[in-house]
Amino acid sequence: MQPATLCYLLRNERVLLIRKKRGLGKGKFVGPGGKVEDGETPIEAAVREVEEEICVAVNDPSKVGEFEFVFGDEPKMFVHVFRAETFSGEPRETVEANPRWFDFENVPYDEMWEDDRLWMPHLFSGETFSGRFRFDAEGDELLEHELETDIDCRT
Ligand SMILES: Nc1[nH]c(=O)nc2c1ncn2[C@H]1C[C@H](O)[C@@H](COP(=O)(O)OP(=O)(O)OP(=O)(O)O)O1
Repeated sequence: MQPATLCYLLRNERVLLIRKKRGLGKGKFVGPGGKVEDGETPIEAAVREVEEEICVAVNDPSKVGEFEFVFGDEPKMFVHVFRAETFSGEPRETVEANPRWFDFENVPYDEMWEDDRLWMPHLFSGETFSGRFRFDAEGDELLEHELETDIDCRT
């Protein structure tokens, strides 16, 4: 399964999301991230993607969760989720992404992947989690989900 990352920058009860300009989930608000490339660890990929997408240097992100993303019967991605409280540089718009800060209580779930509302509260409260989310073949509707919290998170 294709490994991928999401890396959430958190500061003062706010989270940085991007409006994705291309690729899977184009037009949605998501966390910065993308596919893990050959020879990279998930943590290296997470740091690289944040730099590429919003020009921010992330310091030592911690892994907080992971999930399988399934379209129809086809496992699509295995996503490693990170959080980072220390980073430098002002988030900037790039060809890939338009960054924006949101208060935890104003996250725009209606403009995000449907699974995000299930697990992001755990990210905000500092819990770890593991999930499996099965969408229809087009990726439009969440059909089934499993979610476990308090998992042992290794990178
Ligand atoms: N259910 C889900 N909820 C969510 O919020 N983000 C998800 C998700 N399933 C996958 N993602 C994220 C993981 C990853 O960051 C992104 C998919 O990455 P892309 O295919 O856009 O990869 P890249 O940006 O690396 O694209 P390329 O430039 O084509 O390699 O979608």
